[in-house]
Formats: sequence, C-alpha cells, structure tokens
Amino acid sequence: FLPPEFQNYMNLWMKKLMKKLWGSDPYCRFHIDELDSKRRTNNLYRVVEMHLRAKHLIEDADDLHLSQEENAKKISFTLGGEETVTENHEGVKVWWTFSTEKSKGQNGGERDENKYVLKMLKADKHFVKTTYMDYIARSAKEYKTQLRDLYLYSCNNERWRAHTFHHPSTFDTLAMDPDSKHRLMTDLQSYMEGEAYFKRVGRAWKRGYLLYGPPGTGKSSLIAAMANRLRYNIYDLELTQVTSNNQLKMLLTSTSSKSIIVIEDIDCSLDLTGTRVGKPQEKPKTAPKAQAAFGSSVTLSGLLNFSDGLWSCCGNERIIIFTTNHIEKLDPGLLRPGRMDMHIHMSFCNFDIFKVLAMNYLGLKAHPAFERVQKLLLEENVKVTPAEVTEFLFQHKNDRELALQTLVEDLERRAVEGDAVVVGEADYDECLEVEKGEIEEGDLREEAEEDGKECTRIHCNVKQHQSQGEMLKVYMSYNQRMWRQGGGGRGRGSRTSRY
Ligand SMILES: Nc1ncnc2c1ncn2[C@@H]1O[C@H](COP(=O)(O)OP(=O)(O)OP(=O)(O)O)[C@@H](O)[C@H]1O
Ligand SMILES: [Mg+2]
Repeated sequence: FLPPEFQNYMNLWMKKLMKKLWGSDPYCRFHIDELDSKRRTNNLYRVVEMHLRAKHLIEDADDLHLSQEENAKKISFTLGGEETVTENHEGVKVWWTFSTEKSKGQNGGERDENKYVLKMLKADKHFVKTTYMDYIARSAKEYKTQLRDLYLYSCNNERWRAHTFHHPSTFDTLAMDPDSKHRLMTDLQSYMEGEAYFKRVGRAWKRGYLLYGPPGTGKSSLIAAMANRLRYNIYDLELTQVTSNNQLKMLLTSTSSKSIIVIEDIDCSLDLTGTRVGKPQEKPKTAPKAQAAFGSSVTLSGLLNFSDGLWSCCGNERIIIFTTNHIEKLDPGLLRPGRMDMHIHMSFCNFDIFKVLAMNYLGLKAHPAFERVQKLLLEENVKVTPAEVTEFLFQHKNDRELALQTLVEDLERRAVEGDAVVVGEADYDECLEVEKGEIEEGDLREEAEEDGKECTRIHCNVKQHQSQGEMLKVYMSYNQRMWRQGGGGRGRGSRTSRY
C-alpha cells in the first residue's frame, strides 16, 4: 500500500539500520546494464531477460510490459519499473529487480537506462557468480532454441531444399508403450544436457535411433515429436536419390547442427540385406552386402562411416534416425550393439496406447466400452495399428459413443475374421517355393485393393494360422494358386513387401 518513493526511503533506512546492527549490509548486488560503457548491447542483459521468461518468473510480478513482434508466436513479458521477482536455485535465494534510470544523452536530452539488479546474501556470492550464472546461461540458450522456427529439408539435385516445418505431433499426443516412451524421453533429456559429458568421454555429440514396427504405428509421428521437443530441423534423406558415397558425404556434412537426419524405410532404400533370417527357404546370398540398389553406388559402409566413423566428427548435435517396417531384413552390422544407440519398437495398439488415443481424440479418460476394447486387444490379441484406431476416433470425433461403438465393432470383426495381410512384389518369388494346398479357400477373404499402393489386403484366419510368418505363408500359397489359375499374382509390382 506504500507509494514507491516511500518504499525507497524505507529501503535506504533499513540498509543503514542493518549496517549499524551487523556492521555491514548482509546482501550484495550485481548490476547488469542493458548497454555497456561503450553503448553496445550487453549480451548478459539479454540472457537475463530470456532466463526470466524461460522460467516464467516474470509472470509472477504485478507490473509488466507486454509486447509482440509481427509474426511472433508468443507475447513477450518484461518487468515493470522497480518490480522484484525471486528465484530459488539449489536452495539459494536470489532477487531480480528491474529498474530504469534517466541519464543525460550526448545531445543533452534524457534517455532511459535499463538494468537488472541481482541481489543475494553475501554468503551466496560465490555460488551465484559461478553455478547460478552458468545455470541462467543454459536456461536462456534453451529458451532461444525453443523459439526458433523449424525446417524440413529434402534433398534435390545434390542440394538440400528447406520447407517450413509445422507438425503438431508431440510426446503428449504420441501414443506408445509408456516404458519405451519414458526411456526415450530420458535418453533425449540426457543427450540435450550432455555436451560436457560427451566432450569428457571423447564421443561426438550425437545419438542414433532405429525405429521399427509395422506401418501406421507412429514412427514418422515420433520423429516429428522429437524434432518439436528438441527444436531440431529435420533432414529427410532419400537414399535412392543419392548416387555415390561421395555425394552422401557431401550431403551429410552440409547439414547444420541441431538437426535430425532421417532415413526412412532403410530396408527399401539400400540393399542392406544379409541372409534372410527366419524365412522358410533361405536363399543363397547373391550380392555382397555392400552392393547398392536402385542404380546408386551408396553402400552400407558409406552410410555407417558417417554415422559412427571418422566423418561423424564433422558436426555436433546431430541425431540420426533410421526407420524400417522389417527389422529382420536389416544387416546385422546395422543392428550391432553400439551402432544405433537405441532400438525403439513401435507396436500395434495395446490398451495403454488406446487410452492415450481416446484421451487425445475424444477427451475420454474412462468409458464402459474401454473394458471391451481392453479384452479385445489383450485377451483376443486383435492386431490394429494406432493409425487405424485414430481413423475411427477422428471420423466420429463429435459423437464419442458412435466412435467407440464403431471401433469395438471393427475390433470384434477382426477377432472373428483374423488379421490383415498385405503382401507385395518381393514375396512373389518366394511364393513359388511354398507348398500349396495348405489352406482352405475359406480361410482367406480379399478385402480391398489399395489404389496407388498396388497392394492387396487379405484377411486370413488367425485362429488357424497364428503367427505372422504362418499367415504370410498362407497368403503366398493362395497367391501362387491364383497365379497358376491365370488370375495374376496379387501384389506384384508393389514397392515394398509388408505383412
Ligand atoms: N503411436 C501413435 N500415436 C498417435 N498417433 C498415431 C500413432 N501412430 C499413428 N498415428 C496416427 O497415424 C498417422 C500415420 O502414422 P505414421 O505416419 O507416424 O506411421 P508410420 O509408423 O510412420 O508408418 P509408415 O511405416 O507407413 O511410414 C499419424 O499421422 C497419426 O495421426
Ligand atoms: Mg512413416
């Protein structure tokens, strides 16, 4: 309730009193002026401003200046005159005060001199000078990164082309196994804070992730969520566009720091296959591992040289992500421990994943239908991708009952009829080797042809043919029969093979 002039007077009086009582003022103060003695901007002043914003300390004050630059996403808050905010860091309390003083300009006029005053107990002075100042520098840097616009780069004619990147996916909207999500988020956090650590142990400040799982389980959405969280640009590297290892080297070294380099569907982009493990008929290895596909001479070793070889020191703060629908097709060299730092499995929808999706799309935490969904997903082992579930939820977003009802109906249908099998060209050759006559015609039901993707969706009776490998075999046998009957092998001509 006291007018500021009176408060200043009281402060002065208190200081004198304390000096009398304790011999000196127990506090000390650092003054951080907006302009230095040569009238240049003092960078530390900006750092303080960003730190106070980053930690939302400013918003605690009652006297604020609000501003917003054109095209800026957020409103900026700055402290009003003589406003003080406090902060506790590692048990030490500090006070930040903003003040403006009038001073004489060169041409005789008056101008405002802004400054922040940082007050602390004398006993804490050393801590503030070292640890606390480092801490505010870090928090300001992080805040600055959060504000930057993101770009998605695609490679075109040996050059990167930038497109602004606005993807709404975040770790909150992403539905994945809670344990994997937690592990990945902790890993990313320690990567972000780990500059000093990486330096100390002599490692390039990099991280490599391999995302694998069926189509529509959120691999690309996860990459977008990672980019949004780290505020990193994305370089989408289409290996089939790269003609040689040298070109690959050039492209990779011209990426900027704080970026994610993504190679999607790695099994389709390069001939990375070694022996096909676990297939019914193992084929002899016809091509050496390093041989490239699609007329390009990019090799696996060229790629790995960058991801963990000498070239990897050509830039820090990079994340490399490979994605695949078929981890079993990858060369063991790529899967070897220490090559990619983490393997992340994006799985079919389980009940945890479903709950996140229901919350995001329908705003539902609980509903009587959840019990049925849980039973279908867990006990009846119905396979459905998160992408398929989101389709149902999105379609009826204004009618939650209908959304859940149609979803449950679809899951029930799947439980009775079995799973979807999608097969493409690569499996046609193998299908000739599969014994025919293992299945009844009734086990299979053709569902739809996906235009443009040139693949066929077949429903197969999982009750009889439990494993995916078994289902694939069943389909191939069916495929072969169709071919012999002159009906044409389904799926021939599709780019990838999926089941
Ligand atoms: N785990 C998930 N959480 C939230 N939404 C998801 C998830 N998985 C899929 N979706 C939804 O489905 C769409 C397609 O998923 P996405 O492209 O990320 O799958 P993908 O695994 O990359 O598939 P592909 O292997 O075909 O590239 C997303 O845009 C998103 O709306
Ligand atoms: Mg994808």
